[in-house]
Amino acid sequence: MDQRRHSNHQRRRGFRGKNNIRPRRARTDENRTDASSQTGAAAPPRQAEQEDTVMTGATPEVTVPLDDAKFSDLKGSNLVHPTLIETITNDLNFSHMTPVQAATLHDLLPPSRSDCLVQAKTGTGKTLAFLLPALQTLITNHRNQADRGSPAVSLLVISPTRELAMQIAQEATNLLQRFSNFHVRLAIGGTNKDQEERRILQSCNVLVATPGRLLDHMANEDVLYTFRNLETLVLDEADRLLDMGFSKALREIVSKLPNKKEVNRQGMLFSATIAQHVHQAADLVLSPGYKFISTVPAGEANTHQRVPQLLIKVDKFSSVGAAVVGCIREEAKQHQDFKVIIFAPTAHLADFYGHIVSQLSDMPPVSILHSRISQSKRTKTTNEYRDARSAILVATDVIARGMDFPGVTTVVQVGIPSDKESYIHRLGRTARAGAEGRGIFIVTEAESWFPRWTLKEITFIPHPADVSALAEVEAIATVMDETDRARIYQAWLGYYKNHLKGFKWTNEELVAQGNTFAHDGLACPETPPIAKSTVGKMGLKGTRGLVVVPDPPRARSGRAPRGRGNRS
Ligand SMILES: Nc1ncnc2c1ncn2[C@@H]1O[C@H](COP(=O)(O)OP(=O)(O)OP(=O)(O)O)[C@@H](O)[C@H]1O
Repeated sequence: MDQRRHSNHQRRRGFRGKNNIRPRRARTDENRTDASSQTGAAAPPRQAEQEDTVMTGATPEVTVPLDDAKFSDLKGSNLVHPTLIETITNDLNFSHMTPVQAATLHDLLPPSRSDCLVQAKTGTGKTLAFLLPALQTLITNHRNQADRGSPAVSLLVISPTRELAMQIAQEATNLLQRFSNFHVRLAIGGTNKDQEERRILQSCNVLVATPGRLLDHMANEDVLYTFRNLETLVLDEADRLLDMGFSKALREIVSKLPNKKEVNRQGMLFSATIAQHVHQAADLVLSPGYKFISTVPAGEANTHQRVPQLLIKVDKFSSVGAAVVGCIREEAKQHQDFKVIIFAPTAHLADFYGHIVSQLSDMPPVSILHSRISQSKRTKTTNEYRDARSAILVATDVIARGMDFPGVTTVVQVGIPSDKESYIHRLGRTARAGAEGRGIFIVTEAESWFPRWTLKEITFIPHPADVSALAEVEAIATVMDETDRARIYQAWLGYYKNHLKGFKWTNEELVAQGNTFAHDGLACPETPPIAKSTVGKMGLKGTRGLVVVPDPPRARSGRAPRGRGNRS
């Protein structure tokens, strides 16, 4: 794996525990838990005033100090292999632990190896927080294993997206760079499965996987056998993994793994957001009595207070494109080089805004990323954007979680996100590892209930909309392919149909708004037609204002027409 790309930006800055955490409870000698007394380790220094909360279940239990813990404090402790410490301090150039790293390290490291659910703000080093103890377990136990010859996975990390899986694998590779005998492998969709399988069976100590592809591989008995001694199972972005879409696959994966107790497997769940259902579903991976460690005080908006969040309201959906252009032009006035991520609600809307911005001559390179794009192109786009000095990436939620792009100056969110968690994770693509950044949330008047109610903990800075590019946007839209515009319209309807309750709209109102967007925003001369079966699937059968046409032959034969649906 490419080591260079990862390290360059890390060297630019030292992370010194820039948390904004207020102590929830005064620390006294009675309520202080000294991690080092349990483990024999050199504990992080205790001068810190800021503290973090450790909870079992949902109840605060003890407080631990956060600031000023250094990786070099671990030298001579026998807790972390000296080579791992060398790699972190000399190769990655990290001197201080981030708050979440300091708060979890002793619980997660051997010999404690507690099962933990961990929450910390975006971009605060959760990946290293779980990799370091898990890799230490691998190193400690590898020496004692009798069957070292045949491949045995010690650490399995499951991630919701392929891009994030690749990034985690890269970070694990970086941490193991001074150990020649350990191998990090990937099991992700959209790539050559046979090749992946060969690599896993050849040698694999750390496997980073997405749920679907992992299950595919698990159908092979030989691959299944590599998990016989699985020591650590990590779910990154746990609340996403445990929500409706993935929980069935996860259940199946866990059922195929050896019994947790028999192999003494440690479970870790990490995320910046912990939705309520995670506590219930955590039982799948964590033993009863697991710890819940959070560096986000209860009731605090889980976004970084140092990130200004601007709220731009436009009167109607057809003005949104112009407002996006206005934002980027404003950004260009402020910075010579800038990196913006624009999040759109659906793949087709990302295509639309991406196309608009890419047609303007005063913009830096523009790329688009969503799940309808081939994996090889997605990987290329991610790598190019990571390395770029000045660029615009228009994307859906595929990159909302976990992706670590250095130097993102601004995250623009266009239209309401699917939920509060999505807003937080998207915003977290900027201002990472102590860097500066800002968020811009563009909504229409009709959508203004979302920041007002769903994001009520966040103090937005109202900002005027610059829609001076309306005519330019219209000119670009007018010459777009008619079929593409029809797909965007359909995607718009599909997306907002899921939010009818928030808008208090009827189906008729939804369609009326969608039609106005088609005419004024997409410059469609007529209301675009929608196939009968698609109307049915959208739950819009019989709604006034739609132009319904018979299904094309492929749809009638039972297959969905290309480009339909609402994938992100
Ligand atoms: N101790 C440290 N000192 C300096 N930089 C660090 C440290 N630990 C991690 N980083 C860097 O901070 C950045 C953010 O880390 P990471 O991607 O793990 O954040 P995260 O908390 O997982 O974010 P998200 O919630 O978005 O997934 C990365 O570039 C990482 O290399």
